[in-house]
Amino acid sequence: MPELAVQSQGLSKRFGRQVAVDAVDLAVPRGAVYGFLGPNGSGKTTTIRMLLGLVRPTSGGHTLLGRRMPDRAAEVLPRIGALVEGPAFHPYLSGAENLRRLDAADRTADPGTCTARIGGALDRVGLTAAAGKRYRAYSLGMRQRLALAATLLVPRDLLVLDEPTNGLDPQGTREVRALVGTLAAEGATVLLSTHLLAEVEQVCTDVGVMHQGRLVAQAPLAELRAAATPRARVTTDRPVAAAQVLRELGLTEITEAPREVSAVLGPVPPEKVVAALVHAAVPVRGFAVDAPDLEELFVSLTGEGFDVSG
Ligand SMILES: Nc1ncnc2c1ncn2[C@@H]1O[C@H](COP(=O)(O)OP(=O)(O)OP(=O)(O)O)[C@@H](O)[C@H]1O
Repeated sequence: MPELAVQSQGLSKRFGRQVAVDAVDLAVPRGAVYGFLGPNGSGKTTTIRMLLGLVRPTSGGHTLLGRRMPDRAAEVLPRIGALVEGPAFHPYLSGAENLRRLDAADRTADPGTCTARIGGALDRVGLTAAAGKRYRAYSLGMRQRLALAATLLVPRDLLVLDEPTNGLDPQGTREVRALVGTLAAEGATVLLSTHLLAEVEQVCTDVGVMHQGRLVAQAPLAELRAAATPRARVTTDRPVAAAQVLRELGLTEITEAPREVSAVLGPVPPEKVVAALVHAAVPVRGFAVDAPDLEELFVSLTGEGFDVSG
């Protein structure tokens, strides 16, 4: 198995003059839950459509599960479950009947186990009770769950989910996020696009941030969290003495200004810093801990905010 479940090089898409996706180099590690984060219109859907071979790139290329696309599409696509703008469900058939139709169209699926697999997929997305209801009577959230169930009819090595919690109520959102975690624990790699930072923080191990068609950051979440580390900021008339105290306490990246000293706190508790400053007779006029969270970090990368709700 390759180390990267998804890898692209210079993947680009133009629509006329507009560059929707601009030289994106994705690297989704095998086993990751990769949050593909970006505001609406930043190019996530177009990238995902190119990855799945639904749209032809203007330039660049990519592999899925180590196989070059689109040349090896027939071989690799059956191992991939994709949720991209819901599949065409029949309004007058029930959820279960719709899944039966989709499954029958999948040449790689075993008809002998169809009923059990459909039951299992409906159960995983919490649609068992509504399995016999007509699709047209489904709420938006139920439709989204059914689309998700359709990706789970056979085991997949890679799931590509475009905004999987869109249209779900808070309970449904929690369930889908938990399901993503379970699927990953079972060994699948998950690439999920979202405009919700909270979604990334809750379920993802890795993140790629899109901004105006470009991938402006890509890293394990833990690495980004470490970069967003809290700094202590001391306002004082004696910055040199204050800096000395911070140094002795083991704070790092100390910067001195005429009336202010700041440093990365690391594991040192803020109250210990204050006590040490007082003990060293440094006049402290102000003390603050600035903790840039992921949102601030991403805003600094993209210049715009994310919807942090959900
Ligand atoms: N078929 C198309 N023809 C012309 N322009 C398009 C087409 N598809 C996408 N675009 C444009 O490309 C840009 C990126 O769109 P895309 O849908 O990939 O963004 P997104 O990040 O997925 O946003 P959203 O969450 O709104 O889907 C947008 O400016 C969009 O208007």
